[in-house]
Amino acid sequence: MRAKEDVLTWDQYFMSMAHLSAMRSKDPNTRVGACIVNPQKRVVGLGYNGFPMGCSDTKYSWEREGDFLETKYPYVVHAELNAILNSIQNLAGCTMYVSLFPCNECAKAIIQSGIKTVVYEDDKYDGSPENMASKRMFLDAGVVLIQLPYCLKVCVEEIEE
Ligand SMILES: Nc1nc(=O)n([C@H]2C[C@H](O)[C@@H](COP(=O)(O)O)O2)cc1CO
Ligand SMILES: [Zn+2]
Repeated sequence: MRAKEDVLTWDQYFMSMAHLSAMRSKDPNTRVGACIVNPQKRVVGLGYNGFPMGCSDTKYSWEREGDFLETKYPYVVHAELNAILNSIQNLAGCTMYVSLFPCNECAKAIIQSGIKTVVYEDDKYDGSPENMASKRMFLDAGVVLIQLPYCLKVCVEEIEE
């Protein structure tokens, strides 16, 4: 019997793990997942956007507008940073799969951790100052950026419905 050929590619496999992680996020507006893979194709970190340990959703709001201190923005830990902080090894030469293009703060952490490739899907904040700063730093640091088609996101959204 011949081996099955229509299996997930490595990119689809790891981006699916990023999407699975995103499904843990409680952010009602934007749920992001990240999956870090080492050069041996082993998963070494997963993360999604959420509040820090001890900062519960009952005390912190997911609001996007209004008094800054009452919005989610000063408190939420981005998926990429959580994946780095959750990782189990030195990340030099690793690849990060992330469902949304990283902001400038995460770009700094990604570069400093030694991650060499960022594979992303959505880029809905393309052109914003944070997004432009990220791309500038990634370019200067020699981090390779690869955008995948959106088909996986559609699949996950269908599963959730
Ligand atoms: N790359 C990213 N990773 C993330 O984890 N986030 C998080 C931070 C917030 O919880 C949410 C963005 O909220 P909003 O502004 O789209 O309502 O996604 C945001 C970005 C965008 O740069
Ligand atoms: Zn970020």
